[in-house]
Amino acid sequence: MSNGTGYGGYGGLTGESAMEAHAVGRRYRRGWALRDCSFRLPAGRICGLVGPNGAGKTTLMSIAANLLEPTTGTLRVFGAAPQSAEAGRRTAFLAQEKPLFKRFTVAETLRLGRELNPGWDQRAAEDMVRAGNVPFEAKIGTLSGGQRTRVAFAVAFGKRPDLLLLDEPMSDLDPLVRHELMSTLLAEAAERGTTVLMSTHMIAELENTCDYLLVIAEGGLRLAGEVDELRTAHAVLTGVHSDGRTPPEVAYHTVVETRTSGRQFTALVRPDGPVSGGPWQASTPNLEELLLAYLRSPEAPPLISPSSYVAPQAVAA
Ligand SMILES: Nc1ncnc2c1ncn2[C@@H]1O[C@H](COP(=O)(O)OP(=O)(O)OP(=O)(O)O)[C@@H](O)[C@H]1O
Repeated sequence: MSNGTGYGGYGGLTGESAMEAHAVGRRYRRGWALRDCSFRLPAGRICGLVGPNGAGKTTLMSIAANLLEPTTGTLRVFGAAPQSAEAGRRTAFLAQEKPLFKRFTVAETLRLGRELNPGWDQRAAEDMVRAGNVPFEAKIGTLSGGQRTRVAFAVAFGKRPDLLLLDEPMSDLDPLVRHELMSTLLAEAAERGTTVLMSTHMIAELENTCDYLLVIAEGGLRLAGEVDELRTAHAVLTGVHSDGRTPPEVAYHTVVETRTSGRQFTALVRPDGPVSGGPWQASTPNLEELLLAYLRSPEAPPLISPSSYVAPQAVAA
């Protein structure tokens, strides 16, 4: 199979890789948190990272942010090892726990950001704080959870990263602020070509924000690729059928999930031939249908699309 990724040439035929993982695994005392993950994330994408609790999302992002070392395999950020100065300069990580000093004021927090980051953009950081009416002289410890999140966003933005890793950063924001911060994030990312990898459980929100998708479950990669590429690789088949078994014309395809509600039978499949005609109505799943089907069926065969595929033998040094 051709991988179509131009592997080996960051900036090759299909563009630069923001992230490449080769057989990346991480084991804790209790067992594997991440297992044999191989994929590439092309630069400039807004990528949703989806998976159930404990799937390995934070573990993957922590490896990319150089907070954890993989037990197996290698991961590269723009072709560089996460522990390199270059990868550190180009990456910002916003974790669930916002690591801000409680006794610092907002202004002092931004000053620290400026001192630590050579490419710091004070104006971008200040604008983000101002948009939320957060006082610059307030101590971090006196801010609400949402205000603290905004300051953490400001620090991440001020760094002007090429890769922004967001680990469910918005879970403590009210819906309006969430919407506003997401719009700012997308506008900035589009303007600057920033790659964003964002873990979230808010599946409905992904439809309007992400153009790329990584799905992990039980430490393994289940889906990877462009959202449109993944959607059009699947079909939802619906029809009247009630004997509880999967009909042979459906089982002919790669079946991800089947559901029966009364006499209504629905299957999400990866077509291995034509799906139109016959008794089944076929449609392309929306992102939410696709994600829910994979999350409910961890035993379904994974799909790593060509844009995300890395050859197994191409293990980086
Ligand atoms: N420091 C640790 N020591 C031991 N096990 C850990 C540690 N950190 C994570 N794990 C385990 O690794 C697995 C993956 O955890 P991880 O935090 O990466 O999942 P996640 O997908 O981010 O989950 P969530 O959606 O709940 O945030 C889980 O089973 C978790 O219990």
